[in-house]
Amino acid sequence: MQLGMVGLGRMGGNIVRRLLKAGHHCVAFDRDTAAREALGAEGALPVADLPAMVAALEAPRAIWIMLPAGAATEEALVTLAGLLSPGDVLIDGGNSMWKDSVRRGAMLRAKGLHFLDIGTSGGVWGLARGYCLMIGGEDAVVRRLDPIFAALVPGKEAAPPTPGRTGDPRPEQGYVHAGPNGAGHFTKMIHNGIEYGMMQAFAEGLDILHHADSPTLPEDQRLTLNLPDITEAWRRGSVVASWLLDLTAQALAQDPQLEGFSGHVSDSGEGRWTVQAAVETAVSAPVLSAALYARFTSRDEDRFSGKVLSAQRKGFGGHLEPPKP
Ligand SMILES: O=C(CO)[C@H](O)[C@H](O)COP(=O)(O)O
Repeated sequence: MQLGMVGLGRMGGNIVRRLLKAGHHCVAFDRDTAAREALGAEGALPVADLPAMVAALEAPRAIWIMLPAGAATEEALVTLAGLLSPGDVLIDGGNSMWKDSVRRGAMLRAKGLHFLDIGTSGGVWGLARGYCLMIGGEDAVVRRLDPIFAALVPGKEAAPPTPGRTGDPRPEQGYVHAGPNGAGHFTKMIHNGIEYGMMQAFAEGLDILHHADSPTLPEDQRLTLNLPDITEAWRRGSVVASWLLDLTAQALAQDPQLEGFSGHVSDSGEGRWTVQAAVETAVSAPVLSAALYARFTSRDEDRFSGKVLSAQRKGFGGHLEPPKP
């Protein structure tokens, strides 16, 4: 199939690479000439602007926007909406606020265009491991683009089968049609809220292990523990084994004191929106809320737990913390 990709950063570039590997034809645009030329050398068709992308694709077109949530995504979407023809599909694969996706779906529908909001998880590892996709939009459009999604997801072999499971086979490949517009990004928002809570749990536990030799403790109760070895052992057969733990163990193996991290942890919005959603539905979410607030607190403290969180964010998303003010 043909797909246009707008935004060739850490996620967009690798999505194009994975599609090319599966034999799809990709038209690639980024404001950075070097980024689009690099993809051109790997088999995509690089274009210099959005009108050129629209001209290079056959109708009905499908264009995937993979840009930071907010103004950049809005601008690309509005520009493309003015260039596309009825029946074409716009996809937002970024971490947009789900209410924006509800609004954008209605705005595009009024022009005869289709919209899919796709929460995309896999970060910098997606090229090799595949991407978990959480899709919002019309069923017929989701099914039309199935060859694209099937090429991007990790596939059935990525996890053992769930005993007793029946129904839609797509989730077993790593993608779910979650509902109408908004449902994809809502689902990804909650995925990220859970991610905050899991990260924080590891960070706090490791911080306690890190301080088990504290001089404030009675001498015979001080323990000097080897965190790289402990996390490595936990990866095998333990209840907390997970990809987040794999990444944590990897970071600790490379830098046992996590000296490369300040302890200041950033956030890009989804944790805040998760807490807002909990408030709007009167659902008690103390762990996810505390995990968000812990990130705010981290900006005034240099704790080991903050360094663990930063190491995890760098591990899955390639995120680098800004220098401390
Ligand atoms: O979606 C992601 C992982 O699933 C991104 O890496 C996201 O940036 C993580 O959120 P935050 O930047 O707030 O830590």
